[in-house]
Amino acid sequence: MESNSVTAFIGMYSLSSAKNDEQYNSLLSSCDCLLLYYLHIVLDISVLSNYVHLQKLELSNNRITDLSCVSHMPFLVILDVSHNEISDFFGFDPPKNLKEVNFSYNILTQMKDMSAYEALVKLELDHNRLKRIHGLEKCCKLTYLSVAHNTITSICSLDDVPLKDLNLDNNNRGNHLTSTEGLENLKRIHTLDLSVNRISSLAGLNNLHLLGSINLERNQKYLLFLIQHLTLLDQEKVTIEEKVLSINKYDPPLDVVAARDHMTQLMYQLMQPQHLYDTTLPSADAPYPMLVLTGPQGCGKREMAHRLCEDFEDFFAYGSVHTTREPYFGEVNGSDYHFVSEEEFELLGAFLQTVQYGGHKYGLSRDAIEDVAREGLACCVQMELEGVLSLKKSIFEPRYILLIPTIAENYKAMLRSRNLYTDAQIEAALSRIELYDNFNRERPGFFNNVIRCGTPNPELFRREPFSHHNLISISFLIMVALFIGDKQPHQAPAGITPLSDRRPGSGIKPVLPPIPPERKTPQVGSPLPSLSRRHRRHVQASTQG
Ligand SMILES: Nc1ncnc2c1ncn2[C@@H]1O[C@H](COP(=O)(O)OP(=O)(O)OP(=O)(O)O)[C@@H](O)[C@H]1O
Repeated sequence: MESNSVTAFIGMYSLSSAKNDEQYNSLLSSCDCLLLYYLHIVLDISVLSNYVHLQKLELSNNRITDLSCVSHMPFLVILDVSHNEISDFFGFDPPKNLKEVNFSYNILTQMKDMSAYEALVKLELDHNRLKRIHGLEKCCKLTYLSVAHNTITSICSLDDVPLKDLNLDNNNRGNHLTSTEGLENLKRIHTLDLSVNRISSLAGLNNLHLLGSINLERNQKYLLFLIQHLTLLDQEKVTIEEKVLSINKYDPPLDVVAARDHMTQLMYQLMQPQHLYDTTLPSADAPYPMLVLTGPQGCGKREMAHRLCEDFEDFFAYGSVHTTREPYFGEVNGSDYHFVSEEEFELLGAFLQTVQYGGHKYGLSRDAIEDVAREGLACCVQMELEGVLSLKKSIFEPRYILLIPTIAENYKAMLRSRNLYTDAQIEAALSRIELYDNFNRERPGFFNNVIRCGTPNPELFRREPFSHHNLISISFLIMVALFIGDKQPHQAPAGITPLSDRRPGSGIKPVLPPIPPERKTPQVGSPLPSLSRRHRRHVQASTQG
């Protein structure tokens, strides 16, 4: 069916009033083209189900989430739903003649089998979160496909698709497109955009005889990263700066990661309305007391932090971090983490520090610490090394305790027994033992204390990660670190000043804020009475003084 010239441009017209407006409704139901741009509202477009004659529907720049009304538009040829909030890939029954679809700038994560959409000629999927290209094998008319700015790592079943133009620009965000595997049989391809990826081999592309244009811009940086001893590239001298840039891009040192994170958080803070914080403001004589447990994933620091907050509930409370990962079985929202979506995480803006770990985001907010401080308690958090590095740049001056597994095999067995991690994740966690070890050796004083967790028997460790005995000694170390002050476990070699000593206000004994009278004192028979008493005496002395 060819499009005639009846077009409605609604602009700011509200669709909810269209539901009750008969005149308007009859006009719309007879038109074949509808443009609804830039309403920027959460749009319920179910009313469009009545407009069965539509051939062209443009709904870009709204906040649409549901496209099921398209199922009622059998004549639709062109659909533009770019810049919306759609997560369901082609979430409607296929209009028989649907030729052009633009899904760019949405939140698609997965493609699906597209055999029912045989008429498709052009498909735009830029700026989504797709990881795989698949499901297109029956699209025997598809000549244009654009999947730029996603996180594509694999391309399947394009062999029978008559693509002429394929855009895979910038699939280098988190995941990486490293080869041209899956493109070898695109016999009709004319133009291929592979810029800003990590392509290191073009194997198979030499058989694509119609390929006239290929864009490999900004893959060189990856080549420099892969072959760091290169001195000439494309007949040009490779400079040291280029090499450093390539390393900072593809395998940045942790300091660089932390510096970037800190800079980003500062920028966010400047852009956000300023809060006035009263309880954790830095003060010359008594910085807000805070404890950070760090170490590789699953080393037990989270259990340790929770145990510590339970057993010393008059002194510590756990600072819950925000994360985009799904909760594990039994995890409690608001206690273990604040579990939020990617969008919510972005909307929160400024954190004290953030980290990307295992494909998920984690961020410690100032509010999380303030919530604890307002109760008159010291805040206890746990995090990976990147977080520590970033936090060290903030105005806070926590004490840092490193928990490090000593027997790699046992640690590995323990991670396995959790049934939560893939082999790759376990290997990544294992490789970080060395990272932490090196850090501790090379930067004396970086951690205030180091606790080596033996994990002699993984089964036992799983059941009771911190035995009474362990807890006493660990807690004692922590108390020493927090309240006896800056005694370093290692003496810095001559000429090297521990980093923490250079921080403003360091060298001063931190004290806990006074305990509110309504909070109960530790019960008789609590696991560590002597430590609690010692602690209380210290707090009393310091508050009286
Ligand atoms: N704000 C943060 N900054 C840095 N690292 C963080 C932050 N929050 C959490 N992490 C770390 O990210 C890693 C992954 O967190 P996750 O909660 O998924 O770990 P886990 O599998 O439950 O193991 P663990 O027992 O170490 O918590 C952990 O090592 C955790 O300490």
